[in-house]
Amino acid sequence: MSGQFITFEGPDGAGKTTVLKDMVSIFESQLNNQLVVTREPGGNPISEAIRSIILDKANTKMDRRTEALLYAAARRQHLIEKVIPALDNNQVVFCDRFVDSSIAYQGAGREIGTDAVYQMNLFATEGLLPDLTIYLDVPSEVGIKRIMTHRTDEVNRLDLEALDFHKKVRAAYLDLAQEYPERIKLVDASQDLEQVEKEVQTIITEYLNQHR
Ligand SMILES: Nc1ncnc2c1ncn2[C@@H]1O[C@H](COP(=O)(O)OP(=O)(O)OP(=O)(O)O)[C@@H](O)[C@H]1O
Ligand SMILES: Cc1cn([C@H]2C[C@H](O)[C@@H](COP(=O)(O)O)O2)c(=O)[nH]c1=O
Repeated sequence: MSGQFITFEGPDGAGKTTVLKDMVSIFESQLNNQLVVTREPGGNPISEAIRSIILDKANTKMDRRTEALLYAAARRQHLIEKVIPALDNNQVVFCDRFVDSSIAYQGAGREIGTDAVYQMNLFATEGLLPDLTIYLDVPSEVGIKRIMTHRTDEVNRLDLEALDFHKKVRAAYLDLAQEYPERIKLVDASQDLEQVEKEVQTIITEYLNQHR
């Protein structure tokens, strides 16, 4: 695989979707149409169908391990159909969330255990990890407030979890960022959007200059 796999992570409301959209505008011309933009769960019809089931607010009975398995199933299909072919084709992949989300949300938030969730995901990923992860860090109160006050699109089943759940998710992300400082670059997403995007752009530019 000769391409570069760059993921965007963060608690709900950190600003991933907003920042990712603006990074696409900046990098797509520089990369001469070699940029593939995608998201998890989703990115292809099968994985988008799984996404609808997982995030449906009506599915209050979903067991936490069922949830973890569905994320991993969507991930597997997305890798096979979209991410790996793009990387094999020397393209750059920008992906909204990947396995770190499962470790933080299912491992810590749902209390399945971060190692258990990582091990379960190895079956889906065969060990593939991103080359670079932008982690947008935001206090849980700020993220939730942004979602509830500003967002015009759907508020999903996980957005509706209690503050304590979101705090566990954030704590797990901070642990991951500390454990893998080479791969995971933390950006303080409670700053102005302009400053957040300036820092993200610098990190991606430096990475691509070194690896492309
Ligand atoms: N740095 C920022 N300062 C203030 N508001 C922001 C900032 N970044 C994003 N927002 C706003 O917060 C809201 C949530 O942003 P966005 O949808 O990008 O978050 P997200 O991390 O993708 O959330 P989710 O993971 O739940 O989809 C949007 O209305 C967006 O305009
Ligand atoms: C990949 C993945 C995602 N989640 C959660 C995180 C969010 O609450 C939703 C996805 O919505 P977004 O608007 O696209 O951020 O799903 C998760 O719990 N586990 C995962 O592996």
